[in-house]
Amino acid sequence: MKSFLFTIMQLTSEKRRTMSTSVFSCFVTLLVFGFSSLASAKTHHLHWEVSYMFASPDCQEKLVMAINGQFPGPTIHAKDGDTVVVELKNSLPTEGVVIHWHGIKQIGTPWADGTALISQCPIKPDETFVYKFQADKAGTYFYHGHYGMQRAAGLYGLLIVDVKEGEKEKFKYDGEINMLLSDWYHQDIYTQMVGLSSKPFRWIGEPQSLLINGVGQFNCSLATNQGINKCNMENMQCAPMVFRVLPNKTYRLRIISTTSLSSLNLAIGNHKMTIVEADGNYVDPFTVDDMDIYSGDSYSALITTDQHVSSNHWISVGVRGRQPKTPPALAILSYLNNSQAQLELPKATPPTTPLWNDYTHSKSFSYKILAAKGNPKPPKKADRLIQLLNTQNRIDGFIKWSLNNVSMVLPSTPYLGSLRYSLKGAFDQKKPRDRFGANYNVMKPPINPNTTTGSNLYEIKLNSTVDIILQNANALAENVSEIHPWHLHGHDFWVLGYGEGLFRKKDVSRFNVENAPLRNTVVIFPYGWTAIRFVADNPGVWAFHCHIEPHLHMGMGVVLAEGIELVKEIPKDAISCGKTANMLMNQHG
Ligand SMILES: O=C1O[C@H]([C@@H](O)CO)C(O)=C1O
Repeated sequence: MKSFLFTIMQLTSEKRRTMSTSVFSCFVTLLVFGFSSLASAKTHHLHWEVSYMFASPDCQEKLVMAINGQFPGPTIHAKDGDTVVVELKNSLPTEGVVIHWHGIKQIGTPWADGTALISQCPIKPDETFVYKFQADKAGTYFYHGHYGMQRAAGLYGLLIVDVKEGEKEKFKYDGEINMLLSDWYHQDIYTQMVGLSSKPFRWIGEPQSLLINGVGQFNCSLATNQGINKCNMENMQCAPMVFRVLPNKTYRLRIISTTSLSSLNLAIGNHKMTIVEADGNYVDPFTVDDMDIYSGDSYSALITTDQHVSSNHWISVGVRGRQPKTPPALAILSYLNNSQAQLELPKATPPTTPLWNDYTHSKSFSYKILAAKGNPKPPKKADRLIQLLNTQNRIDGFIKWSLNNVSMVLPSTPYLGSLRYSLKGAFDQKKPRDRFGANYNVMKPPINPNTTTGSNLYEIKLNSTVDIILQNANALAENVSEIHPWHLHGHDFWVLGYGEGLFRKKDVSRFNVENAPLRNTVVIFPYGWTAIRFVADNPGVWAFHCHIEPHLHMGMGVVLAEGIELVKEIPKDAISCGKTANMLMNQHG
């Protein structure tokens, strides 16, 4: 019975993928050659339409934000140096939309970063905005909505950048497998957003399911290997993903997390993983049995298919850092020698995620991530040190997250326009602080939890080197301090180190300036700090924020502006709203 079920399930998931591919090719693939100055670089011209559709990613039907009728959205494949042009039509009935290209630096195109009210105006329903940017470095990236909590509604997909034509990767592999991980709520994002900004506060809780490439199994306990009969097999849309491999080969797994809340851990039964890339940067390879993935992270891991030629293995993904109420997501790694028609469930029990609060395990994984030999090293010293204390606070009884006691709110005019054209009335001018009170006890809830809102807009000197210490602390409740993965737009940064408790000046001497890894997302552990360094060499306005969707919505972010006077020719479409719209009208009136 089981093998029969899996025959159907597998056929269906194959069909699903084939259908997506054909939709993808219909809508998407128009390659234009010779656009760029680089002889071999190409321009990929894509036509996308964002709309809501009904789908059942985890067997329960819900509205899902889709691109060209696909969830997750189409995968973009480009080569290092190629130009990507996405003509994005907003077909949502009544709301704006933007898409952020996570990990792409947008050098010279800061208006294409896709952050609503920072780099551009939300695209209005029925309107089209053209994103045009260069895939600036080979690596594993993704894209996602960056307005309200639209990412959590399903607006995401992969962006894979290969090395230039004729160039070789640093490591050898025979095939690639992409795993886009996400978490899934049955409540819609509007109810979530209103709840988060209500009094009393309504927390979104834990997700109902975890998804692998947009597929999960709600309430079916496949993970325990006993509950298969509980699974709703009638809805074939949610059959587990089967990844087919050949024996005795090396595969590059590209693993990306776009979760709304959950931190994850991934393991594959009987297969070790050698991590070779993090966020588009090569790392000194290291081998693990399981790996942590925080929201906003991307990795490449090599696996060798050295097990029995006709074996099947569970891939399991579980929750870290929060008491899990979400069952693990499961997929199957199936060796191709298996008969296509009769796919048995793996006999072994799925690998179990380490205990959710085993932070020693998580830290040991993060600490192993170091730069590959030959990677650029950080400048030896920084010109400025910004310490950002992450606290949970209250404003008139509403719950917020703050940095140095200010919770971020975005203006109605995107900063890129208001700063470029010096429209000072367009946003709150209060300058945020580089430090917080010296006596703050990070181990205890805030003594005075009251806070204010503000722009949290940091003006950074162009080409200066900046250190940021992300300082974690106790949340509002006693003995609670959570994981926060922070993501920086427009730059990679070096991770100089992690520490426990309060960061102190003397900790600077512990910074790793020899083989600090370059990344665009990094975690702060409970009650700890993380130090990063970057060079502010990319004129534009860049968000830096916790990648947990509800936390950003509750104000957990800052904005960095650098070299704004050097930003040339912002497309009018990007800033035709708020005070910049008035300015543009007056120019032509
Ligand atoms: O931001 C959050 O709010 C809740 C809780 O702290 C208050 O209900 C939670 O778990 C978060 O991560």
